[in-house]
Amino acid sequence: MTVALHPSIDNGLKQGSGSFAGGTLVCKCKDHQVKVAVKGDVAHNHACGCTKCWKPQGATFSVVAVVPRQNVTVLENGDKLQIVDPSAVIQRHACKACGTHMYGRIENKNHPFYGLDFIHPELFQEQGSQAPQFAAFVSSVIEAGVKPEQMAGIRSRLKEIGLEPYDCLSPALMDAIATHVAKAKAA
Ligand SMILES: N[C@@H](CCC(=O)N[C@@H](CS)C(=O)NCC(=O)O)C(=O)O
Ligand SMILES: [Zn+2]
Ligand SMILES: [Zn+2]
Repeated sequence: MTVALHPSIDNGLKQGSGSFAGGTLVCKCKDHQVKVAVKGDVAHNHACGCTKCWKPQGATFSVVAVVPRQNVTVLENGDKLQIVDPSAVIQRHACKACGTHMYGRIENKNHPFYGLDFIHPELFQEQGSQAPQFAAFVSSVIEAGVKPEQMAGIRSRLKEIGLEPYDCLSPALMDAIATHVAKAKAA
């Protein structure tokens, strides 16, 4: 049986249009849905295996990307949003009714990713946003109950669909974090 990763990638990656102009993220409620507008395309879209990122029912991985925080606007039913864990680096604003994470925001101005919000592109009403580029925090799926002996199959399925698996972030993002830390130390 094929390993189930996430419904939006289990049948292969759907490439982005390359000209996605943005769209509206909609929560899973039947009515009074939370709606969030995002301007422009997402960046660094990836599958994340960590326990903190929101996943749809039955998924092993989350699919999450970043956008500039100024491009994110709550359009409707913002009163249904609450921060999942105010002590986390990424403050995930979730719908109280259905649990869907609508956007995650970093408030620490010194954080390497300050200025970027984390969103789940599968919640876009519109098609065409950037496809996932890699898989992050892959080993962390064990913390959510995956058996260590399943990991070889999970990593090979990720590679098969074109997502290189990493146990933290991709080398490009790890380099960006280290560069930020090095500059902060030198200042
Ligand atoms: N092994 C941990 C990793 C958690 C983690 O570090 N997640 C990354 C990727 S989303 C992160 O940047 N977390 C910051 C946060 O959640 O605020 C878990 O699965 O809970
Ligand atoms: Zn909802
Ligand atoms: Zn995560």
